[in-house]
Amino acid sequence: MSTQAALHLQDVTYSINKKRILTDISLGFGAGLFHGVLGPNGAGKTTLLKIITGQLQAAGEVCWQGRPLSDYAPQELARHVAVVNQINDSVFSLTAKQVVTMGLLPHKNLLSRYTRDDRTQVLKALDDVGLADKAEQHFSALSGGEQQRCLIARALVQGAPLLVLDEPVNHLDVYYQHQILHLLHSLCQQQGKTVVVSLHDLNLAAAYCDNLVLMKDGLVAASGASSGVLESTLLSDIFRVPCTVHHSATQTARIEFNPPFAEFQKASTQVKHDS
Ligand SMILES: Nc1ncnc2c1ncn2[C@@H]1O[C@H](COP(=O)(O)OP(=O)(O)OP(=O)(O)O)[C@@H](O)[C@H]1O
Repeated sequence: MSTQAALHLQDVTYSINKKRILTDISLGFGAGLFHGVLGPNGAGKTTLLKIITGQLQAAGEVCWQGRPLSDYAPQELARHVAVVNQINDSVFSLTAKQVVTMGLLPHKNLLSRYTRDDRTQVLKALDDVGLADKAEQHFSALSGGEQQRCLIARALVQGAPLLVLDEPVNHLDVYYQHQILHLLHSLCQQQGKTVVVSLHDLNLAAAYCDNLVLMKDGLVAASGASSGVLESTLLSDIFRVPCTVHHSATQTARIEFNPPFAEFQKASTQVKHDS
């Protein structure tokens, strides 16, 4: 674990109704790096992201820039940490531009007015996520992918040094998957932001993430530089699908899955016989 980490977890354990969800997680997330959190369904990725953003309180310690997260007042925390949760059912009766403007709230007080600079920032963020032409459209009238990009734009204008996004590209078409991950990666490189995302697409993780955390059953199975974590035997074991990782000196790793179709066939035949 890096002692230089901007975000630091020590022995983090989390249970719900006596059911253990995360066990003894100790991790460091360095500044200026793009971190991916990977793992099968139910591994604990969302729970981990909610803990590192202060949405859930766990046993153990979570420190951001050397201070426990619990020491930050809510508005102060919002200036430090921007969160994009998985899309939920909340329907905003606001336009895309108004939703993005909400990202400026942590920097305002009751008497603050929005400046020309604020408006420029909001329009730039909408443009950055490809929504410049939808600025006046109601959030509820945006497609799922557009809503997701709108919430990412809101996180961008928040200007926080730590951005945490739960499955930020799962509603996006291929173009925007790459556009958003490229944008987040450049925020790390050019502005020194710490970005943490959960992802299901291992090839996207290989292409964009500097570091990876691989989770299973509430435990960290591996963490570190992406090239080290993306290893055939480990991934085959964790995801229960045989795979081959092709490493190359000049290109990012490419993961090829070889699903055990015969096994799936046997299982579905078994279901038919049993019913
Ligand atoms: N409120 C809750 N009550 C009971 N169990 C919960 C609750 N929230 C999460 N869990 C359980 O905790 C485990 C981890 O859930 P979590 O959402 O963190 O997984 P995940 O890795 O994000 O999964 P996915 O890839 O499916 O989004 C799961 O087994 C889930 O059922």
